[in-house]
Amino acid sequence: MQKTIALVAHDHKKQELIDWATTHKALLEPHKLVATGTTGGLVENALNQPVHKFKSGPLGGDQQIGALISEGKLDALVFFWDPLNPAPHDPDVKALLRLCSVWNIPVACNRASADLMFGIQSLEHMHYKREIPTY
Ligand SMILES: O=C(CO)COP(=O)(O)O
Repeated sequence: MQKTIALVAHDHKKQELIDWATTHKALLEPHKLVATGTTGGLVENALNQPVHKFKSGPLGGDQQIGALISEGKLDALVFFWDPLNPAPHDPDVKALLRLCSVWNIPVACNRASADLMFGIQSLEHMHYKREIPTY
């Protein structure tokens, strides 16, 4: 059954999200994809699949995705947020993550969680390298 999945990444995490989405293109293909503006453009190009693009995060895109959640129109969020740099719209980011908790929306904030969420990996079998971020 087709689900609506939101994909969002902060600037230092965009390449990681694109890599993940490209690797799992076949899994994403049956679903409706939505995203914040810049992330959406990149995902659309990488997957050659239409992505509904909301505004860029700092201009309200996170809040638009939050509104989808409160309307019962979002099934999952993959949000590779940047834990090492402050964002000017940090309150919006927090609000989006908060709504995922309020409405019991699955949310993956890193690649390992996204792999678990989409059934790509099981907890039992996963052996991820713990890498030191390079940015
Ligand atoms: O800032 C973001 C999420 O908080 C992402 O926005 P962009 O996809 O427009 O870069």
